[in-house]
Amino acid sequence: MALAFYFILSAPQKYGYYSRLRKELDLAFPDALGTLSLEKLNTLPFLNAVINEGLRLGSPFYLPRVVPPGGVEIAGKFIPPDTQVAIAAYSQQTSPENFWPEPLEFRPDRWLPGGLGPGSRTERTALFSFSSGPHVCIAKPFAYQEMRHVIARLVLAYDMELPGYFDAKRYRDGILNMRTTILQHRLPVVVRRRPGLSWEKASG
Ligand code: HEM
Repeated sequence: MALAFYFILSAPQKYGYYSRLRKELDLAFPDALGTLSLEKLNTLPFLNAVINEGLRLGSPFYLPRVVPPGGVEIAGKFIPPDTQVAIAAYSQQTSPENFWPEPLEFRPDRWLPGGLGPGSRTERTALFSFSSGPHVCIAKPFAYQEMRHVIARLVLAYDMELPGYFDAKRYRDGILNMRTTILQHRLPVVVRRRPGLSWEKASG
């Protein structure tokens, strides 16, 4: 979620991702501090596009596996037993064959109908943040609901921006390529209560 906010807030102003997200959420939830229905959150195209795009660029890990006795054939090649193999999720998720154009850039619109325009590619099955097969993340649906809920709640209730001193390149370089996603630096965000909301009612 920190990564989703990093990408939304650090994107060039012209894309206006934060205000687009707020607009979609305002239409769906006129009472910004009221209950957020999970069913409705599920159906919001831009919110879900932002989450998928954040996962695409924000899961740089690899998941090692050991080839069992007898070996296996992978992509036409025999791999002997005891060899460590891994799927490089980040390479797959940033490959121009799977995501085009601007595969390294945060462009949530690629997940919307029509993608990034004629000739654009969004290979949904290449998104590997939760792995797949027998060891797929057991909490994948829960994690999606959690991300939808927290992002929606924060965007509805708060105005946010990155502080002037924030170094976006240093932060991005600190998203490390490890067995799991490790963020080397904290994300500092300037947060203000959104004006015009009944905060007394919310805290009471
Ligand atoms: C965005 C959030 C999350 C991501 C990207 C994620 C990703 C993953 C991945 C890639 C695996 C496979 C690991 C492997 O095969 O070596 C995994 C497994 C697992 N995850 Fe998650 N996860 C997330 C959230 C959660 C949450 C919130 C929970 C628990 C409440 C959870 C519980 C588990 C468990 C128990 C497994 C092991 C499943 C098994 O081996 O059968 N995950 N997760």
